[in-house]
Order: sequence, then structure tokens, then C-alpha cells
Amino acid sequence: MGIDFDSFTLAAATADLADADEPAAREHADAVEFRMDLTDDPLEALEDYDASLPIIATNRAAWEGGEWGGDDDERLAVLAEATAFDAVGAIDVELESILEGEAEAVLETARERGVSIIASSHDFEGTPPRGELVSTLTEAGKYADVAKLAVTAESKADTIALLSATEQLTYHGDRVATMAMGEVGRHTRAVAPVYGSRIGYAPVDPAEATAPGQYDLETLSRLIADLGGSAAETK
Ligand SMILES: O=C1C[C@@](O)(C(=O)O)C[C@@H](O)[C@@H]1O
Repeated sequence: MGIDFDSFTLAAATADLADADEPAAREHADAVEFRMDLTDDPLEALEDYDASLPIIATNRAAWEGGEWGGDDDERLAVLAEATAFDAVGAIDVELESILEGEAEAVLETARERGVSIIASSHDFEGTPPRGELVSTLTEAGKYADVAKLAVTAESKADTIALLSATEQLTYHGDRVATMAMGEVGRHTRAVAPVYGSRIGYAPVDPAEATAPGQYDLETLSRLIADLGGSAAETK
């Protein structure tokens, strides 16, 4: 069953699926993001999975900030295999792979199996101008159920640009997930859902963050709840 992302989804991001059974995950997370690239035998881990949270499967390329060691064909083939597991409700595919024409098979397999698709783009260096944020999200949305963009904010203006792009796409009816990585933009992880962002990522244990600036799960859950952030209510 695909995750519908109709409302905000808080994902416990981890390399270790056992985290899905941790009290913090059971209490605060709506899904678990399994970073397949950060573990040795991800398909075996999926086979052993018996917790109740649905899984977002991500097999991040090294050229997109991940740690997958093999080539891209194999990386996407392993991701396609992950869609066979009932617990996998969504996959995350790099927009770059989609635009290069490398992801057709994995996207088709996911669609056939009713698994939702997140098309993602990351900028670990900075934040492109607002117009570019909008066009990247619009492009990603053509191929996926959720268009995701993670940037690195270097100024408050960067965070405003990201939130503004989030609001624009959401107002237009597109499903997006946005966040600014690093210290300057950290608060966007709590605030972006107010403007429509559909997915937030947080580790169960802050020492095991999967991206710079992440809050731990309990903290992010509380911040979002306090701010009343809910994707469906942005108009
Ligand atoms: O793409 C994302 C977002 C993320 O990079 C973040 O900034 O929280 C964390 C990653 O695990 C996830 O795949």
C-alpha cells in the first residue's frame, strides 16, 4: 500500500530498521525512512522487518550526498527490489536519475506495485534563487507523488525563499517536501510543514542524523505539533 502523503508524514530516518521499534519512533513517527545506502545488506533487513510503520525506501547515490558504493544501475535495481516488500509504501528517487533517463524501470515497478514515489533533489552547497527552487520542485512533481527539495541555507533570505517556494507549490495543489539543511535553516524543518511541506525527517537518536541540522524525532514532532503545521491547511 502506498503512503498517500495527504497529510504531513514524519519519518524516522535511519540505517537500522530496528529503530522502527524504538519507543520514540512508535510514539512520534508516521513512517520510517530506511537509508539502504547506509547499511550492508538492505534487502535482508527488509526481509526481517516486522514493525508496523510503513517504510520509505531510499538508496542514496554518493553523488547526491549518500553512501551507495556501487554503480547507479545496481543502486536503482536494488531500490526496485525493495518495492516488492509489503511494508515499503514509498521510494525516494533522485530527480537527477529520473532526468538522465536511468530511473524508468524503478518508477514503473513502483507504480505497478502501488508504491508511492518521492522525487528528490539536494543541494549541499547552498540555496539556488527562488525561481530555481520553484522550477526544480515543479519538474520533480511531474514524475512523482511528492517533489522533495533539500537545500543548504546560508542566510535567512535563503530560508524565506525555500518557504515561499513551498507555499507557492502547495497553493497550486502540488505535493512537496522541503527542508533546509545545516544550522541557519534548521528551523525550516519545523516551519516548512506550516507552508505545506508533506514530509519531515528526523533520526531516533540525534547522534545518527542522516543530514546536517536534523532535530531528533521527539523534538521535531513536538515543534511541528506546537506550530500546528499541517500540509492540508495552507490555503
Ligand atoms: O532527502 C532526505 C532529507 C534529508 O536529507 C534531510 O535533510 O532531512 C534526510 C535524508 O535521509 C532524506 O533522504
